[in-house]
Amino acid sequence: MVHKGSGNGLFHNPSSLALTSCMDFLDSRRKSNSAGKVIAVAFFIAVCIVMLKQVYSPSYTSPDMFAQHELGVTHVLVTGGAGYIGSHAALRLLKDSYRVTIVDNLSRGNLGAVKVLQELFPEPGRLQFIYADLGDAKAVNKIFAENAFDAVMHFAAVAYVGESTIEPLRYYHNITSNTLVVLEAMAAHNVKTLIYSSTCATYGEPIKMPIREETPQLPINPYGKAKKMAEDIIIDFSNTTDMAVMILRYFNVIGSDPEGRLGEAPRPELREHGRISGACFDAARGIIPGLKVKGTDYKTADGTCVRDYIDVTDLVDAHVKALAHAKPRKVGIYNVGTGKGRSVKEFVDACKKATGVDIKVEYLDRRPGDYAEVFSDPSKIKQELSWTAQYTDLQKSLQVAWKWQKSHLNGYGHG
Ligand SMILES: O=c1ccn([C@@H]2O[C@H](COP(=O)(O)OP(=O)(O)O[C@H]3OC[C@@H](O)[C@H](O)[C@H]3O)[C@@H](O)[C@H]2O)c(=O)[nH]1
Repeated sequence: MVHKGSGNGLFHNPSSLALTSCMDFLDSRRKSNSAGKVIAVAFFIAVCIVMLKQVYSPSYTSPDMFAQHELGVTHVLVTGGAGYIGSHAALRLLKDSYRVTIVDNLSRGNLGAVKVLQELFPEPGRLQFIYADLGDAKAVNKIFAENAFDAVMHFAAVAYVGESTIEPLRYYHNITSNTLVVLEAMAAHNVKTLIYSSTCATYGEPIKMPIREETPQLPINPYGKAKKMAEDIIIDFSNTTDMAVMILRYFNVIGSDPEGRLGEAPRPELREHGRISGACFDAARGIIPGLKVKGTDYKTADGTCVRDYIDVTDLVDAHVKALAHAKPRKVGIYNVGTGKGRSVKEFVDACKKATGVDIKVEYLDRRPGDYAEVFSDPSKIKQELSWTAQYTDLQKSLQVAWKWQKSHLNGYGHG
């Protein structure tokens, strides 16, 4: 089932409203015998036809409403645009004058994030939200048939390493199968530019650090495996077409919009699988008694896992640059990280300083699916896309995110 909305009209279906009012009017006229009213009925039918014509010509088809992007890319489908990274990407695209259609099944994302975007960009046709599940190929095809997308940014995915070890099939369906659906719809509707959200989890646990794009991909958890399979499918398919593909392998994403409009609002019911940033903030807010550090016996300097934390503002900048550099018949693969590894203990210290709360810490056994140390070599993306991370002060990124957390105690309300 597809529900559409643009501007402030979430789920509002104008065509059915117009039809309903026409039918009601005609029904009331039928009950009256006055001949003089025949003219009024004819007039009203004409009005109905005009209304229906309007509602069947949605505003997003107007090509003059937006400044053409210099590369001709104007209308971007953002799958998972109600989620943490997708909503930040949508905001950046809208700020850069792109037209954006968000497709999200709201299983992990938040309608509240879409509402924030709609309030910021209320002009008809700038932003369209479609509630749909990417597993529903019929619905996805309908969306592509009704819109002329220039590019797809495919963010929609479940993304918890721990959960993937418990519910692997959910991950293969949601990540791998749904990517097939997106690719097939792109092929059927001649959409040729894809920016794909991949992950450092596809590398598994390489022996040599930092991780380069040529580092062998040997994922050790279903999340990483599902993303690696999706990458392979995308590459195999793109080799048979003139598609322009960019695969971005994110490291660990943190932070939020510096202007405080968007943030990270994970589902409370998924807290047990939650990422380190969410867990630290929950502990700082007293929602959970303390932070559980999962594993202290790794072969790292302080025994806890090492990760490369990348600010979401930098990450979405990498997407915009990837879109601008995407070329037909080419697959670009890039690590998106800072190049610096930080341990969980270092992360917790930074979070204590950012929040001003002496977060209580409990040390537990390792979490299944975890690897000891990953951090990127981001030199390829610097060289080829002129991108480097700007927000590299971990404490500052966490401070920005904490500010949003404190002012959104219930997230977006999870609706
Ligand atoms: O409550 C927690 C959460 C996490 N951690 C630890 O913190 C480290 C980072 O874990 P996170 O769950 O935040 O992130 P992960 O490294 O597992 O994967 C993350 O980065 C890559 C992305 O593509 C994934 O989507 C994202 O989940 C791990 O060592 C983990 O064990 C804790 O010690 N306690």
